[in-house]
Amino acid sequence: MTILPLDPTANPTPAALEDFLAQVQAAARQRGRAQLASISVEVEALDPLAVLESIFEPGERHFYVERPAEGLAVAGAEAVLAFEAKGPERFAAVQRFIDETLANTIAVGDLGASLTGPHFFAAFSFFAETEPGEAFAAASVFVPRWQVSQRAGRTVAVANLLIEAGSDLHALAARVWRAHGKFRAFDYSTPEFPVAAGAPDVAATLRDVGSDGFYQRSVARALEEIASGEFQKIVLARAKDLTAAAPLHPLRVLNGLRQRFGDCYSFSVANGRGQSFIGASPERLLRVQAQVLTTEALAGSAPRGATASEDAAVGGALLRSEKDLREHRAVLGSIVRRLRELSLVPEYPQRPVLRRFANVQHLHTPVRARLPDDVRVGEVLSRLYPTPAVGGTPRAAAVARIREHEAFPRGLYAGAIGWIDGRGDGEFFLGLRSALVEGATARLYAGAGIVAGSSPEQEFAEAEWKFRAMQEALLAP
Ligand SMILES: C=C(O[C@@H]1C=C(C(=O)O)C=C[C@H]1O)C(=O)O
Repeated sequence: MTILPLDPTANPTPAALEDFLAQVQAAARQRGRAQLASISVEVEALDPLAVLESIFEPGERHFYVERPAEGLAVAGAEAVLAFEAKGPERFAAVQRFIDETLANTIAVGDLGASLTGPHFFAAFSFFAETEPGEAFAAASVFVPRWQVSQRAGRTVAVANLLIEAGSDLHALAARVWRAHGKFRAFDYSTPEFPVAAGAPDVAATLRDVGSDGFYQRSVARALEEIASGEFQKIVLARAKDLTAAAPLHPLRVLNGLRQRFGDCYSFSVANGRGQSFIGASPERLLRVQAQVLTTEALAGSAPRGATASEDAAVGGALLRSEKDLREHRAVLGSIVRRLRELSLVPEYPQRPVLRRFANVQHLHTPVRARLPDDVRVGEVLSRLYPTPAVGGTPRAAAVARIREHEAFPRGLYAGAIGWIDGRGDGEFFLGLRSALVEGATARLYAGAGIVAGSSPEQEFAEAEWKFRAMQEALLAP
C-alpha cells in the first residue's frame, strides 16, 4: 500500500479530491492496471450499526461486527472489489488476492489510527468445499465501497474507489464528496421495512432440522468411534429452522444481540443476494495487531445458574469437571502445537478460568505469541483453522466424520469470519451462536464438543442453551 502524505481534511474541496484521484489515475496508467484509492477521514461520533441500518437493503453486500466490551464496531457495505476461492488452499488464495490488491492501493488520510485504510472483509466456511445452493462461497473476501468504524469512541469513515486509466474522475470525486457530506451530518432515518414492530411474533414456528433423535444417535455413533480410537474429540451441531410471520431484519436482531452480549462479537455478513449470516460469537479465532498474535482456547461448557450461589456452584463444578478439562486441554494443546509449527513461542496461563455469557459459561485460556514480520495472517489462519473447538482431534479424522453425523451443511456456521487491513493486521472470530437469515426464515446453529464420557442427552441440552441467544433475539419485538 502506498500512502500519500496528503491530509484530506486540510484542503477539503472537490478540486483537491479530484487532484488526488488524478495522481491515482496516473499510477493506474503507469502500472497498466486499476488502482484502489482509499480515503480515510475522522468524523463526528456515528453509530456504525445505525448507519448500516439506515441504508440497509437486503440485496446489498455488507459486513458488520461489534464488540461493545472493547468499544469496537466496524461496518462496510457495497463491494468495490471481491474475490472467491475454495479448496484447501483457500486461505493462501485470499491472502494472495489481498497482497496483490495492496500492491496496487494508494491511500490518504489519518492512517495512524486503527480501522483506517482499506479493510478486506472475509468469510471462510467450515468446510473447504461448499455444497450446491449454499449462501456463501468456501472463501469470500471483499473491499467495501464505504466503511464506518468506531474504536474507543473515535469514528472513522473510509471511502474506497477503483480507479482505471479511463475512469471519469469528475463523477467519482462528486460521488465521494456527496458521501463525505452524508457521513459528516448523518441522517439516521431508515427506509420502510415490513416488520411487525412492537408485538412479539407469536406466529413464528421453530423446528429441529433432522428427524427426532437424529442428534442423539449421531452423538452415540461418534462415542463408538471415539471408543474404537478413530479420534478423541468431535464437535457435532444441531440446526433449527425458524419461520416468522413477517420478514426478519438482520440488523435489528443485531441491535438486541449487541445489547445482551457485550463481550461477544455481534456480526452480520450479507451476501448481496438477500441472505445474511448473523450471530453473537463468544470466540476469537485470532487477532494480529502490531505483530502480536492473540488467540484463545474456549471449550468446556455449563449453563448459567439462576442465583449467584447456583451460578457459582455450576461454574465451580465446570472448573473441576474431568471431562470438560480434558476437552479444554485438547483444544489448547492443538492451538499451541500448531503455533509452534509456525516457529512461534506461545504464552498461556497454566489453568483455565471461567468466561461467563448471558446464557452459558465456558472454560477459557488466552494464548499470545509474537509474530515474525514474514508470517501473514492468512498463513496463521490456514494453520490454526479449524481448531478442535469447532472440528475435533485429531483434526483430519474428526472433520472427515462431521458431515455424515450432521443433518445439514454447515456453511458459515463455525466458519472463520473477520478482516485483514492494509497494515497486515487482522481479526477473526468463529461463526458460532449464529443463524442464516433470509426473508421471513432463519436457520439457527449450535453444537457441542463430544469426548469420551459425553452423554447424547446432555450434549443435546448444551446446544439448547447455546441456541437461546439467537432464538430470543430473533423472536424479540
Ligand atoms: C460448537 C460450539 O461451541 C464451541 C464448543 C464448546 C464446548 O463444546 O464446550 C464451547 C465453545 C465453543 O468453542 C457452538 O456454539 O456451536
